[in-house]
Amino acid sequence: QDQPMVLVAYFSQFGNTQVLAEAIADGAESVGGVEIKLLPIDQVETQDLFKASAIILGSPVYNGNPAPQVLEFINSWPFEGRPLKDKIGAAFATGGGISIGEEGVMIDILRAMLIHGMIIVGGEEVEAAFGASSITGEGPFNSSKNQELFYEKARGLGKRVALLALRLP
Ligand SMILES: Cc1cc2nc3c(=O)[nH]c(=O)nc-3n(C[C@H](O)[C@H](O)[C@H](O)COP(=O)(O)O)c2cc1C
Repeated sequence: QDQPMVLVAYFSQFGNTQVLAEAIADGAESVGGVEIKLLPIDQVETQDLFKASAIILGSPVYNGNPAPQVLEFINSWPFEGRPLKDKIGAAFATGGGISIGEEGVMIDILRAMLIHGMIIVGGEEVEAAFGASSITGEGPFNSSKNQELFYEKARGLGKRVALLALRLP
């Protein structure tokens, strides 16, 4: 039997969201027995969505909202017959500043996943309850070496989703 597949999909203009996606994929990979696909949203094919047991989707914050590209991506998902129902869904986000959108963006993504009937989950730790996020431009976080805290939560999210994907019927 095929291994369950976890799709980590992201939009990233400047690379921050991609780095967080890579940490999520690392965490999922650490579980073993799960196939991981890490793709920018413009390279995701409909077959990937059908095949995935879990979809972890990430966006930068753009003026308090998900990037429009990410909303368009979700709007393009197959809906007729709700083929994504009962797949696991999780979210991640990066924002330049503290408390100016990243939590809202994760909730926006999760809300759309619920419309598709997905089973939504957050990260491993309570500090990643809505998903994994990172602050990329403000204060001490304005440097890649100070991002480890965020990467740890991202790995935890990937790991949790992969473990749950293995438990799906
Ligand atoms: C058009 C635009 C709007 C933005 N608006 C916000 C915002 O409202 N809140 C925030 O925290 N960061 C905002 N940012 C910063 C990005 O969310 C942040 O730099 C993010 O990490 C970029 O992700 P990327 O490197 O994957 O492209 C904005 C960036 C752009 C380009």
